[in-house]
Amino acid sequence: MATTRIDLDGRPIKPITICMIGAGGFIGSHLCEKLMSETPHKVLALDVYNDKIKHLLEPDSLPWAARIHFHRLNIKHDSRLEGLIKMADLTINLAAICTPADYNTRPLDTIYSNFIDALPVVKYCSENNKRLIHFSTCEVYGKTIQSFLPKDSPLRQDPACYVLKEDISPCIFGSIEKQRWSYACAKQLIERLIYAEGAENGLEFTIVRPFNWIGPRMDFIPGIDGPSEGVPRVLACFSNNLLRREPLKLVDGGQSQRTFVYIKDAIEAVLLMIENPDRANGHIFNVGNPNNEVTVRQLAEMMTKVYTKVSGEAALESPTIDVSSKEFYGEGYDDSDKRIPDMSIINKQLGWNPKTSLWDLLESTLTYQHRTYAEAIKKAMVKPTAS
Ligand SMILES: NC(=O)c1ccc[n+]([C@@H]2O[C@H](COP(=O)([O-])OP(=O)(O)OC[C@H]3O[C@@H](n4cnc5c(N)ncnc54)[C@H](O)[C@@H]3O)[C@@H](O)[C@H]2O)c1
Ligand SMILES: O=c1ccn([C@@H]2O[C@H](COP(=O)(O)OP(=O)(O)O[C@H]3OC[C@@H](O)[C@H](O)[C@H]3O)[C@@H](O)[C@H]2O)c(=O)[nH]1
Repeated sequence: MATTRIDLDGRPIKPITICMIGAGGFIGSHLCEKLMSETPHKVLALDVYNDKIKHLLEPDSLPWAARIHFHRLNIKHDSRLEGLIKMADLTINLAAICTPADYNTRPLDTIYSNFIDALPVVKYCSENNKRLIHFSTCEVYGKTIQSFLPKDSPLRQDPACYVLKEDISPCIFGSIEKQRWSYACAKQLIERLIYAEGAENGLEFTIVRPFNWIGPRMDFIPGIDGPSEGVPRVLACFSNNLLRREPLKLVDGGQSQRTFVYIKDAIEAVLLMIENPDRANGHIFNVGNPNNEVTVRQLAEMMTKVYTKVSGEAALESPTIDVSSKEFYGEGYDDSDKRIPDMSIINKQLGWNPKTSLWDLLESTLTYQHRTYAEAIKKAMVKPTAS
């Protein structure tokens, strides 16, 4: 790194050490990649797995080998955690159970993972005066006000009823029986705790609310690099269906809306937070792409078209199939109806804007999925009949 990096206020950026918890996951792997290839910062990478960052850890001859160290540990029960936080200037906490299929079927694990297990991290940062960037979620907004309005209400057109704004929008969850909201509720409470640590004890914090970040290495392909009965997030579910030439399953008609942002755009935002503490501390940031909104049905249609382009295989005659949420996720599932992030706070503080269109991000992601999994899936699919 020959040239000195400059922050948004024109000051040179000092190299720091980052304790990254959950570094082996989807977001962690991209963040480690960025930090190693473009910055002089050091990373203490903590996770139970390291498959997604193996390419950054081996061989020893990699140019950044001395700047990244992997520590295999479970933060639920490992006395090394406080020492590692103390060794670093900044802690980034990404560790969580964050797949919707778990929220209503493993609500205890979900609540423990997203609230209880994060408590010591917040406490150690606060007690040792260490800065914390904590990953929350857009799910803390829950459902929109719009979803409760009568179909013919003119208020439905008012952005205040559906655009989600960090300092104004309420958090609207379903009833307790709708265990889907166990995740969002645990994330909301840890956000409140971090905010209170800031207010009462001076903790320097930034809270990130990702809005459906997607790209290569997200989750797993069932039966290939994850459990065959597992249900990952929608990008991996639909990729799996396309790779296996099965119809894409639309839960409750695929009417829910999402905005998707390319992981590489989103990582730029996180790097700005890391390197501009004066502008990021004390803030909660939406990080998403309001221009990439689709219904899940439209996402399925677009992924089908893109996959035909990148694989050269014609689409199925009936590319999608409807399934009920009860059948797909089980009892207690519920959904966010619509998620458009307001971008004014991140724009003002960090000058960040997403760049990549949904078509382009799907094209690069599905090219990766095809290259990585097509052969393995073909082999796995012929096995049962061959034996
Ligand atoms: N990807 C998104 O669009 C998105 C959206 C909203 C919120 N988030 C949040 O961002 C964070 C990272 O998400 P991701 O998409 O990279 O998920 P991920 O599941 O790929 O990564 C999480 C990582 O944390 C690790 N982990 C979990 N519990 C741990 C423990 N007890 N000890 C050590 N490691 C542990 C996992 O092994 C995994 O590698 C999560 O907090 C999630 O809630 C992500
Ligand atoms: O095969 C599928 C999978 C999913 N879906 C639907 O696609 C939509 C998106 O589902 P995802 O699995 O990506 O998850 P969600 O967007 O609901 O939640 C996610 O959002 C933010 C993060 O906190 C978490 O990563 C996760 O909770 C949902 O409406 C879901 O019902 C399908 O229609 N078919």
